[in-house]
Amino acid sequence: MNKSELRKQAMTERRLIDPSAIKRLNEQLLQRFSKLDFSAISVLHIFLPIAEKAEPDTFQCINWLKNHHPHIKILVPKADFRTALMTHHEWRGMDYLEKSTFNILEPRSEEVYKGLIDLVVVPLLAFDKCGYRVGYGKGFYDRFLEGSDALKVGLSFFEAVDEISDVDALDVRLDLCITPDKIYYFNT
Ligand SMILES: Nc1nc2c(c(=O)[nH]1)N(C=O)[C@@H](CNc1ccc(C(=O)N[C@@H](CCC(=O)O)C(=O)O)cc1)CN2
Ligand SMILES: Nc1ncnc2c1ncn2[C@@H]1O[C@H](COP(=O)(O)OP(=O)(O)OP(=O)(O)O)[C@@H](O)[C@H]1O
Repeated sequence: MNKSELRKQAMTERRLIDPSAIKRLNEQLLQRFSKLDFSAISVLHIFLPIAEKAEPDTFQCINWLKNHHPHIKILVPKADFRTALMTHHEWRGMDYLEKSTFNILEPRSEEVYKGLIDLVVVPLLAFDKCGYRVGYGKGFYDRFLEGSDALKVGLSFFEAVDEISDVDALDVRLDLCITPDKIYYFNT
């Protein structure tokens, strides 16, 4: 299937999961996330979930990290829809968030982080067995991750599809992807 078909399919499938199932899937994702090796990670970037789109609950990952790896600096993105670029800001807690375009929660902070990032938790609608992903189609993460050495970790309620038929040279592959049932490791 191509990106556009996969986007549509994933959005429909997500809408159909009932809330109690979502809760369980999120618990499974956190359980797997917490098994990653964070010993070499100093700076971790993570998206904030768009509740209306039933994205994986990354707040639970942030809380877990704050409790178990308090030295890790956590960054969250702010998206500029005019440029399709993101800026990155240190996580300062729930009180420092506001709802922006398309119900995306974003930090209020104006202070932009420009240093190195060791690990990026990447949002997606679908991914394939090679680690290519499909997002909402604006290319935010492809631009952000172009040339980055960070470990790229996808989070998905669904398993990999066989192939994204219209992958292009600008698409950035994941290094691994966590689903409720397993972790996929890609040879990147
Ligand atoms: N939680 C989260 N934050 C993220 C992303 C993401 O996938 N998840 N993004 C990942 O890149 C960027 C935002 N990308 C987005 C792009 C479109 C829409 C959206 O709601 N679009 C509308 C209308 C589309 C249109 O009219 O063209 C929609 O789909 O209804 C949302 C986020 C940056 N932040
Ligand atoms: N590094 C880049 N520089 C310039 N344009 C890019 C880059 N990466 C992607 N694009 C463009 O962005 C558009 C959207 O790309 P694509 O459909 O792969 O988005 P996506 O991965 O679904 O979205 P997102 O990354 O926001 O989750 C395409 O027109 C693509 O050519």
